[in-house]
Amino acid sequence: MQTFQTKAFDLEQSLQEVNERYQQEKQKRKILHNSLVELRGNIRVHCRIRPLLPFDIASGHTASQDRHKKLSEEVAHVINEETVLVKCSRPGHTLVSKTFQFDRVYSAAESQDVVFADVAPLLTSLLDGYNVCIMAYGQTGSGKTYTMLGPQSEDEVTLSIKDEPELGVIPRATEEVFRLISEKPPGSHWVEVSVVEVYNNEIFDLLAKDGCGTVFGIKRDVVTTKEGKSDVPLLTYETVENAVEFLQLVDRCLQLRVKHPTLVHAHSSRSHLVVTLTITTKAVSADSFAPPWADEQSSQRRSKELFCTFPQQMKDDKLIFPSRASSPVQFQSVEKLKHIKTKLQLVDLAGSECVGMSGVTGTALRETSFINRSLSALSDVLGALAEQRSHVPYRNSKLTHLLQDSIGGDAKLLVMLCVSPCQKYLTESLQSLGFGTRARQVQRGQFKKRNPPVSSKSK
Ligand SMILES: Nc1ncnc2c1ncn2[C@@H]1O[C@H](COP(=O)(O)OP(=O)(O)OP(=O)(O)O)[C@@H](O)[C@H]1O
Repeated sequence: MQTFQTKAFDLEQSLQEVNERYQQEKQKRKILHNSLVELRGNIRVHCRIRPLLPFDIASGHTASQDRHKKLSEEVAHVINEETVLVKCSRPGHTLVSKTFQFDRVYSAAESQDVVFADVAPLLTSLLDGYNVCIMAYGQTGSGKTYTMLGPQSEDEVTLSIKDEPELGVIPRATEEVFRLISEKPPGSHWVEVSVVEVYNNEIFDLLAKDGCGTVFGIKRDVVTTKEGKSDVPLLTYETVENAVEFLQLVDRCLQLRVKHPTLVHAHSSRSHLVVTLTITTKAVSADSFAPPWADEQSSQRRSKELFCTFPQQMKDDKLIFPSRASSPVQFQSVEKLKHIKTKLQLVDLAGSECVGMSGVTGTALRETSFINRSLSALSDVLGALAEQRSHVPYRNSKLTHLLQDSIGGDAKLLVMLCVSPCQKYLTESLQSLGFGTRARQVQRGQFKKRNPPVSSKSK
């Protein structure tokens, strides 16, 4: 008995050691994988399987009990932190299991906290001088808005800091950005926000106001600048000084976002939402060279708005330089000040949709057609990038044209794939997983870092 007990004890100890070693190796592997992603300029893809929800089970048609049960069976399963397994059973076909690998896979039980924990390091990169884009992709009702914003109430769209455990990536990311900024010297960073929706292949500026200060979506266009970057002339930017101000602003815009009930999802978003935070870092330069990306959007800012909203230190700068409208290059060459801009783009795409299932007609059908076309344009762009084709068809859709710099440029791009777990949406889920797999194949070269601010030693 004693011999067995000693053996059991030894075995337990060695198991514990193996476990510890496994965790260490896993951590090392993760670090190496991240370095490889950085070197290749890969698009990171995380996949989130949402829980089975009452509307997955509720009957939308007169299917028999058995068929109904089958349709709401879970077919997408999380195997481990990097693997999804989908059991594909189609009438008349044998059961086939397909596996998909991603940089991170979340099961239905994993909280908004866990999802955000993997996003947070990208925000440190943002303040280190990299552009970052986080984009939710998936079928209608698969959890994109939940992941990006948080749960939406039945009759109104509200974002509140009070719902903290349920908050999605957008409010959490903003809080984190402001937390990181608070560790920097006061007045050295400031944040401007723009919010647009792409609806029926048109871009709407959701922060634009009329003469009476009422907010409404004004149509804007997207153009390619001389430097080959995409730009939206006359887009409204508002300066925000904390996460609460930001949430109020985005809340206002969400009221304007087009929604439409479908058979699949009662609160289906009918547009792609793009929230952009532009972080300007003030830094003293050793030389008077102004990089092309510095202040590239300055001309679009209304000088009055800038003077009213900038931190005191910036207003003092204005006193040194009589004209805020003078070109940024002039401005910088005299004082040797550099303004480094980095962009955080947060995108909640509209969901791909099978018309037969969503049962849409009329206006909603037209919307679906635009949504599906723009998502297919996005897929074509990724295909062209993955195959390193000389021509990438960004301009085939306003969505891809708008996001051109994030998708094909030097931004760190994270695609958050959202997947419904049940049999009913098998085709759409396979399509989304295929999209994610394709995105992972894109290699864009090493990410470009904007010049580090002099104040970075205070990090
Ligand atoms: N991980 C999750 N945990 C709990 N509920 C979730 C989760 N993901 C999604 N849901 C719920 O599922 C429903 C659909 O989610 P959501 O609105 O995010 O879908 P969507 O992909 O944005 O759809 P659409 O493209 O049609 O706008 C919502 O009621 C949401 O609260």
